[in-house]
Amino acid sequence: MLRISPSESLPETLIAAPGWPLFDTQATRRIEQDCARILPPHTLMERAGLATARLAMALAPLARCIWIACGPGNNGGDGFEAAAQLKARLPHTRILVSEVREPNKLPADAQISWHRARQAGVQWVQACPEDLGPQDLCIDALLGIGLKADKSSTTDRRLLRLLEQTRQCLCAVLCVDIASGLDADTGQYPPSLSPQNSAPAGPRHTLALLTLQAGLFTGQGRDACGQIWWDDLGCGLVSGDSDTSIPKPTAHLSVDSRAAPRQHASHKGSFGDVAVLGGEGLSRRGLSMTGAAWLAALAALHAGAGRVMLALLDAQQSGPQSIAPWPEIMLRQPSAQDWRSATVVCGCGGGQAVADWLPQLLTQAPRLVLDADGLNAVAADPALARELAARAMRRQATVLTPHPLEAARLLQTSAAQIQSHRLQACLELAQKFQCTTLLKGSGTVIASPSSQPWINSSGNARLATGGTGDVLAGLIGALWAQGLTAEQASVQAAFRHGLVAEQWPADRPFSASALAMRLGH
Ligand SMILES: NC(=O)C1=CN([C@@H]2O[C@H](COP(=O)(O)OP(=O)(O)OC[C@H]3O[C@@H](n4cnc5c(N)ncnc54)[C@H](OP(=O)(O)O)[C@@H]3O)[C@@H](O)[C@H]2O)[C@@H](O)CC1
Ligand SMILES: [K+]
Repeated sequence: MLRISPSESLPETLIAAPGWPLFDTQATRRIEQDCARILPPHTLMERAGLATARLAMALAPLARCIWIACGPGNNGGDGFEAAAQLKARLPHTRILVSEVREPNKLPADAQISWHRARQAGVQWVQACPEDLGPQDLCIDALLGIGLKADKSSTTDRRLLRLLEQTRQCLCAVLCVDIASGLDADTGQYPPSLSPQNSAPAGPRHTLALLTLQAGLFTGQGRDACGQIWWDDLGCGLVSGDSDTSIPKPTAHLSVDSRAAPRQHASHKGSFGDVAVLGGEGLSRRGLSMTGAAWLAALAALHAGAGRVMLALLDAQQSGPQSIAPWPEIMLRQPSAQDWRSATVVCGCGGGQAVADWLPQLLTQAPRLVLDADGLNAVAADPALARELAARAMRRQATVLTPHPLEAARLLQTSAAQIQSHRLQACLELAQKFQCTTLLKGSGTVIASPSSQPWINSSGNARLATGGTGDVLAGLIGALWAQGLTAEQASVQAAFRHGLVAEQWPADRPFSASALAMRLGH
């Protein structure tokens, strides 16, 4: 989902990086100032405009018309600069610009680029041209990282109208730096700048400049920004981990990491035991959720765990069903399972019944993935919450896998509040319970108390179907049991889970159990 701008080659250092560094706007501003100090005046905007123009030509090689909506700040300046560059390179293409602010009120750099566009012969128009066709291109240079969410209620009517027009274009849209109106740190739109239609009309691309930001990849960011491209503007910025002159990234974007090849001299004990507890049965409340626990077990099996045990939370149901539909999965009564010796996945379809088992599991399990109703039980019972937080002091590791509503229950807030700053919410949960936490949703976030968070870069809307979360919990358990750390297992599981969904054959129906069985491919 992330590509390097056509003007750039992949910096060597990036290949060695553990993931793509993501910076917040404050750090980006600092980096921008540092780069601007050593470059001739106006160079960064010139490079930003050139990178935008190059990508525009690559995205719409047959365009007869390119319309550029330019905002009141330097994002608009990038748009004017791109217009000038495009006009010089494409003399037979109509290059049209709409602006929202008089030139003498623009920032200094943007004023220079405004004059360049004028001198280049770019045409000024009031609004999106009506004849913009599917082969043409719209460039959104209205708002960049200078967005102030608290100013949104007073946003200029003209800016709002142009913003809406960029969103309704049927042709491809190239957003400069970030989709206008999106908060680069949180991946959320302030309510008054939120799109009226949830799905954009045409294909969307975003060219991130200088740095990549978390907001492009989580929350509303993925839908808003579409295909993300990146250009470092020749500043060679890759990672702030080792270079102390570069601010630290706020997070990393996960990349594919291949599983280590298995040694020939290995046996089932080499790949760990996963024990799943969940699946309240029909007999308790007339609502069977045994499928969820089966899905977690199935995922653990296909993801390579050495042995998989499944303890269903309904003795009456699991009694007669002593042979599993998958003979490799060993059925257990919860009371017969030794919870001290396995990587435990607990909560999938756990209903109300799981709460009775949590005191024992929280005390005994050396590695515990806590999902779904296991999380709800902890949120509802302060004694269980204390027990969960105490595990870290006993050197027992835990992975929490909440979706936004479960996260909200754990933090006693609303799902909207969680979504308003997903990175922060995930970090808060990791700190509060001293656990690795994986916050599900578009742009899954993974945070641990002692390291920087990750944002998962894989996945698509196929995963928005029942049971895929149970598969993810089982997959984390399997990777953890095979020797990864809790954080590595969570990051890699989220990536693999999403990748399988991305690569799903178009002609094959998708379901959670089919997903689980494809994990080993
Ligand atoms: N960083 C880099 O390395 C480089 C950055 N570059 C580019 O600069 C961009 C950042 O430029 P920036 O700082 O001028 O901010 P930008 O996004 O244009 O917005 C500020 C304007 O928007 C307005 N405004 C704000 N909120 C609003 C709201 N809610 N509703 C309505 N209006 C609102 C605000 O209004 P004001 O406060 O002036 O009243 C101001 O006029 C960056 O994204 C990249 O494209 C490249 O050229 C070179 C390298
Ligand atoms: K923009």
